[in-house]
Amino acid sequence: MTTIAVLGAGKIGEALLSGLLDGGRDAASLLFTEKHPGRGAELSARYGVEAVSVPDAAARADVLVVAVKPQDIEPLLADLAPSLKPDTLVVSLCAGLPTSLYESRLPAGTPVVRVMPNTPMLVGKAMSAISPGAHAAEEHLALVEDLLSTVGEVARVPESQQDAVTALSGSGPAYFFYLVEAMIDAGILLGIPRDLAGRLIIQSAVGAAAMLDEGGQHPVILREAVTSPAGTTIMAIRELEKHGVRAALLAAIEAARDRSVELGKATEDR
Ligand SMILES: NC(=O)C1=CN([C@@H]2O[C@H](COP(=O)(O)OP(=O)(O)OC[C@H]3O[C@@H](n4cnc5c(N)ncnc54)[C@H](O)[C@@H]3O)[C@@H](O)[C@H]2O)C=CC1
Ligand SMILES: O=C(O)[C@@H]1CCC=N1
Repeated sequence: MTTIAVLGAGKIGEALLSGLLDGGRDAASLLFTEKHPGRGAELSARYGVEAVSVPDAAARADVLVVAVKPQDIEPLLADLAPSLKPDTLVVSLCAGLPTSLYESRLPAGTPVVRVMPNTPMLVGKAMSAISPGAHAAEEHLALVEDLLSTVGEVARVPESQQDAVTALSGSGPAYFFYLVEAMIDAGILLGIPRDLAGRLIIQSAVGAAAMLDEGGQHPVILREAVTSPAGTTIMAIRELEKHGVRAALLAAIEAARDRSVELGKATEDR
């Protein structure tokens, strides 16, 4: 079985390890590296996956999945480059970082695949978008697709769209959590106990998500079906429009896209 090492086991690195194990992968085929020893010991105990050094991971794994913050990439690549075996596939989960950055720091010809996943990976419902670097072939894309399809859905996109994808689905879960949080607060405002408000809103979110996912109907049709003439929903929609919620979402997602571009540029400037 292919050995996979996750370099940097923070939130998304852990989500990947946990998702792969839940998807049936053997713990012996996984490795991870973690800068903080306490965190490494905690994860090894929780998942039964071995924590190793970056050079050990490079020596033993067929696929290296980079999951450090973009700001931490340079020391990691400097540590990795001397011990990387030819043909080891490098998979980047980092926002903003182009495949060309890896190609310029790692041995010539290293295949790199850029991925933007999201945290629902923890429950097997990730949305991941993948793009090949200059030396990644169909076999590399197929391998990454196979790996990530055990933890959710996978789409192939041109690398030029990865910053936009990062703003949409990479950060996307946070927007929904924010909305749920605000709606629970509205319940508190209306005098509903917090526990009950949470149940009402979370189950509404789960139900709405299932209708979007399974029904095949456009969100506009689904919203119209809830919106009765002179009823309650249209009163709420009027307030959402008045407060510019749609425009706020467009501006927010554009700002996230711009930040992803900026994170990539910061590495080019070094
Ligand atoms: N959190 C999210 O929802 C998503 C994050 N990403 C990307 O994943 C990457 C990681 O993000 P998070 O997991 O949120 O960050 P995090 O800060 O939770 O995890 C990063 C981990 O890498 C470790 N680390 C840093 N340098 C290291 C090194 N040289 N060797 C070994 N371990 C090292 C840190 O100790 C930390 O545990 C980022 O590049 C981010 O853009 C992508 C999609 C979604
Ligand atoms: O906020 C971030 O930068 C990362 C990338 C996508 C989701 N979280």
